[in-house]
Amino acid sequence: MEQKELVIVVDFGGQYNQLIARRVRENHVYCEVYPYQKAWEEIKKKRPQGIIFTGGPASVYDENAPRMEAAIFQAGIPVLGLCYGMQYMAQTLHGTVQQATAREFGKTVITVRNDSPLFQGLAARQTVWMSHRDYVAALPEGFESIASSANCPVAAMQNKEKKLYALQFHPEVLHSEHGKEMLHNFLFAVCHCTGTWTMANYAKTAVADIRRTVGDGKVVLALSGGVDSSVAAALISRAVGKQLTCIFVDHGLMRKNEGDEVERAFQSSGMNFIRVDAAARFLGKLAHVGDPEAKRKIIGEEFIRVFEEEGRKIGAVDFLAQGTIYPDVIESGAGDAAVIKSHHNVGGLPAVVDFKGLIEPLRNLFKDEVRELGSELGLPDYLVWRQPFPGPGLAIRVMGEITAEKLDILREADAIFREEIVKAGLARSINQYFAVLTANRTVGVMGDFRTYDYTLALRGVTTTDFMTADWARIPYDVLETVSGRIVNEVPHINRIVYDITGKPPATIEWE
Ligand SMILES: Nc1ncnc2c1ncn2[C@@H]1O[C@H](COP(=O)(O)OP(=O)(O)OP(=O)(O)O)[C@@H](O)[C@H]1O
Ligand SMILES: O=c1[nH]c(=O)c2[nH+]cn([C@@H]3O[C@H](COP(=O)(O)O)[C@@H](O)[C@H]3O)c2[nH]1
Ligand SMILES: NC(=O)CC[C@H](N)C(=O)O
Ligand SMILES: [Mg+2]
Repeated sequence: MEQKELVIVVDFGGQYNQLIARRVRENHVYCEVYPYQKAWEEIKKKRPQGIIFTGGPASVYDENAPRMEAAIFQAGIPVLGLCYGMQYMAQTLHGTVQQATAREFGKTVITVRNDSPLFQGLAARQTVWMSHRDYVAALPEGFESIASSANCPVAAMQNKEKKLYALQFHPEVLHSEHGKEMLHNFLFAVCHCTGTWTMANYAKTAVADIRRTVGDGKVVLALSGGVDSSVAAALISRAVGKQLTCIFVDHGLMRKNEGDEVERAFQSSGMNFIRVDAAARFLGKLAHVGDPEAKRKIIGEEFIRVFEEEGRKIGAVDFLAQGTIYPDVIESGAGDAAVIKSHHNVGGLPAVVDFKGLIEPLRNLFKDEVRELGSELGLPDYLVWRQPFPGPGLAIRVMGEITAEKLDILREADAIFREEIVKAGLARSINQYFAVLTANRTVGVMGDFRTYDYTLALRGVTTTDFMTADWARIPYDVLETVSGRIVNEVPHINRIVYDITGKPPATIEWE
């Protein structure tokens, strides 16, 4: 198998770490992010072409500041330190880091020395994004300053001979005018990458990896009919053919008609496909449970139990495959990141699982990359561009306790909303849209009678990677049609609101 070009991002807890990975991949260089505690192991094993240290909230002189093996600076691999990463490099190599009297935050003008490989071809004066209080007061031996700002004499430094570079600012943020070019320069002029990472190569490598792992064993794939697991199905089936069985769990939390649609689409696909009707057991386990994290964990566990049972029926199944992608992993609290919500397939997984191994070929990809891979594998557009639907389904769109009646109300209202968005020609420009049944009831008047019924919320967002999102500007007349139809056609809804928060500070789903 060909050795792929790799850059490893060492995560010191900064806010923009995933963005760094994306920027590297945009240059067709494959990139993985590891928490600083695990990074050295990976670096020794994989010998990447380059290493990038992220920023982070700590100060290098804090007692518990994140640190890693100093040998990293002797490994002969180029390193680019960003913000905390620069300060960490400076301190470890015996320079001095100090706290300034004031923070330097926001857009800042710097002057760069463009005889440095990092700044080659760039304007001498430019704007960058700063976010720090500590600064490098004395350079480590062998280093020179290659940029400065009014308040920061060492806004960037290099030791050309040792291929060590560092920036006090954040090139990964778009507010840094030439940040992208600096990362490009690091990858190509310093690390000598060639930028050969493409989805076609990714598919080839992944297929070979899966074949090697599975051997002549059997795999069950958790298939939802969504983008991620459909792409995973195509990939795994290309690798091991009929050794794969796809299992679709109808947990009674799907949208209107969705179960039958998924069955129809996959029954004729030529793959082994099983639909399990598990509505009663899921709803039983979820009865009287109102807490969002509790609901997610129950669903995560129940999914696995169903896969285990089906695996036993097939016999001798070694592997469970899932369409897990990068954001699922990150939001479930990988490394030192905070748990935002336990995605059922990662943070919601039970501790003991009756399979020899887990296969997650998309675990390191962002959503838009998964779509590109889907097209590469020849999946039809309607599948590749489907809006995501979370594994816990309507369970996290009925706020609080779930009942069969509330699910029915939501299913009908959601179907109308989606139908009208499609009719208005907005389906492709709004990346995810759905209805939420709130736990709120309010007073209304209908046909001269008082009503006391549920408030429905509509949500629509635009985003590419689902890590951040903006609320969609749906035209008022479309919202009016939707609102009119829902209150008229769906009993027990007498008020409709539209969610106008982005992510952050909100998340896309309400629970
Ligand atoms: N109803 C289901 N039956 C079987 N597996 C499921 C089901 N729902 C989710 N999964 C598993 O959990 C994984 C994560 O779900 P998620 O919704 O993020 O992905 P997806 O459904 O494949 O894609 P999409 O993001 O388009 O909805 C899926 O890839 C799949 O492996
Ligand atoms: O498979 C999933 N299992 C989950 O538990 C889960 N929670 C959220 N989502 C989907 O992930 C994206 C980001 O959602 P949030 O902004 O709500 O975290 C959005 O696309 C959400 O629909 C999930 N998908
Ligand atoms: N954004 C950062 O990495 C900040 C690093 C360090 N905590 C400082 O304030 O200087
Ligand atoms: Mg889904």
